[in-house]
Amino acid sequence: MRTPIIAGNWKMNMNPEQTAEFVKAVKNDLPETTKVEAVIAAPAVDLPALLENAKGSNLKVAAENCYFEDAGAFTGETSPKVLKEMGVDYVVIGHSERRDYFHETDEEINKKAHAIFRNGLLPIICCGESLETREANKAEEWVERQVTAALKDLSAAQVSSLVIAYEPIWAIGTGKTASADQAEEICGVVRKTVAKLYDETVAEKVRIQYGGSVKPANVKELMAKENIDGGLVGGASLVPESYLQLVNFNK
Ligand SMILES: O=C[C@H](O)COP(=O)(O)O
Repeated sequence: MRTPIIAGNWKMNMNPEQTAEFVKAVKNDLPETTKVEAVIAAPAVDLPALLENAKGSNLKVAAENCYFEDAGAFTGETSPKVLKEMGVDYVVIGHSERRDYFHETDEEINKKAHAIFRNGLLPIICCGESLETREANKAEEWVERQVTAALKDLSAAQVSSLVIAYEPIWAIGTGKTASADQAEEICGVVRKTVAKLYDETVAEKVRIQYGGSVKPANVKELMAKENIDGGLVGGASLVPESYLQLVNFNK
């Protein structure tokens, strides 16, 4: 049985004071971590406030990015080693915004995945096609290629424990959600890709999120799909009431 995982991805929208207020507002109404994992991915500058206020609660903490080296002369980068020391649980990598605006390559994303595991953290690896790719009927091969590249040289045990987020770029922040069937179809492709690269046992364990305009109104329908084990949520994760409705989708 895969434990559902709903992760808010705040992107560059919150400051430490807002972070503290948010956590205080949600911390007592979060689901048991064995029922649903509730995660917030926050900018590095907000992580201390997030970790401090989440102490003793069921909230898990993710960074929105990290570098693939542990330490050294890499001005402006965030060390995965330090994230682990701080108490972070997950790191989001390969988000389409990072691929598009910061030109992150598949190779760098794979190096980051290795660095995250090396430091005892877990990656949430994002993939997803543009509208152009979808309209050219190439979404499946695009996602298969991204997943294959991101998982290169990871062990079966590592892949069994990580999270893959399928986020069609055309559905991010647009209010245009992929239909539950469209989301399920490509999440199924992600699982098949893992089965092809590893085996069915690994594919059965890997958790796959859908992301792209997920909100309280559509979360149940998405989560009812066989291959969708969670959501990576932007806009709707910024407001405590809506975040709580998302993580408590099965109540
Ligand atoms: O990481 C989250 C996604 O980019 C989705 O963002 P959104 O829920 O605002 O569409």
